[in-house]
Amino acid sequence: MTPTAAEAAAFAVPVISLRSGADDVVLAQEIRGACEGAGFFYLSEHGVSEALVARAFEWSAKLFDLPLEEKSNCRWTLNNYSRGWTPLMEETLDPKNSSAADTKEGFYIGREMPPTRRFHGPNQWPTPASCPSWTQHDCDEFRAVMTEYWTVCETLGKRVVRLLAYAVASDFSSFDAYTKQPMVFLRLLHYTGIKSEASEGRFACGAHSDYGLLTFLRTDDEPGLQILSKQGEWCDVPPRPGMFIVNIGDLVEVISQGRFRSTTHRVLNKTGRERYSIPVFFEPDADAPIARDAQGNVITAIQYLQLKYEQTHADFQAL
Ligand SMILES: O=C(O)CCC(=O)C(=O)O
Ligand SMILES: [Fe+2]
Repeated sequence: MTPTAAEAAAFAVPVISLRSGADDVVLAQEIRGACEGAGFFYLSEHGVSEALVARAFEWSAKLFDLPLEEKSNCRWTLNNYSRGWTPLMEETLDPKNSSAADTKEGFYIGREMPPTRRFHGPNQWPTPASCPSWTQHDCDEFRAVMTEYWTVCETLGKRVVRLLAYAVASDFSSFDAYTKQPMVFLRLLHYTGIKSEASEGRFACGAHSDYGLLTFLRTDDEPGLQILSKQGEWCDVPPRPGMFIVNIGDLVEVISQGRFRSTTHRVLNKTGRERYSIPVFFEPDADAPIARDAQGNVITAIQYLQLKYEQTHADFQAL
């Protein structure tokens, strides 16, 4: 069904500016409008330096350029915290509708911490021993850039999550109890030049919704991201210079009792060119109760994440 002009306008992806001096209540209302519509918005004047974003993309490309054997030495299955390299076509985000796995490889970076439990532990940083093509200086640079990028995104996430809390519950602190030590995952992504064919179930990244609270995405200049409208139309979300593309995850749909949408999205390669993107997934604390199963048992954020990884990652080892 073709959407009416009003429906299309309601589903447009708005720009929200974290301009200095803006009233937080006004910003939260803008976010509420976006979440009731597309579930996606562009974020401008976010305070993250473009020079840092550029360096993160530069080092991401260098990482994926490493020989296969060296990337394999950083494979995420070598630890229990989901840190490190996920090989090409290891993930299938839309198993029901895909005939092949997603045409991308990735590298997960999370909070740097002692090993305590699933998803919680040290990162798997490349070293000259695991990646002999890199000098110690290269390894130090990669780690420094990614650590800084992760840190500024966590800070940005904490700010936006409070605005989102107001948008959902008219109380800036209503998510505080869920976000004391949020599970924040930065993921470097490299899409191959293999063209997608949606009618044949071949995707760069299959249709899915994100799992947690908020995703902060930067991409290179290649298009490809699409979101599914309420009328079932796929709408392009092109990159806009200097802005994050932000969307809400499943947890927010649950908390808002369906008022806010964790919008389905996918990536199609229509150009035959490679593409790089960096999503940062701002998930709540591991033990945040996020839903109930059919028997009424509480499902925690870490259980939900684990379930989703089991369904989509071929290499994920369920414990
Ligand atoms: O690469 C993109 O543009 C989007 C990736 C994405 O949706 C995801 O990794 O969850
Ligand atoms: Fe996503």
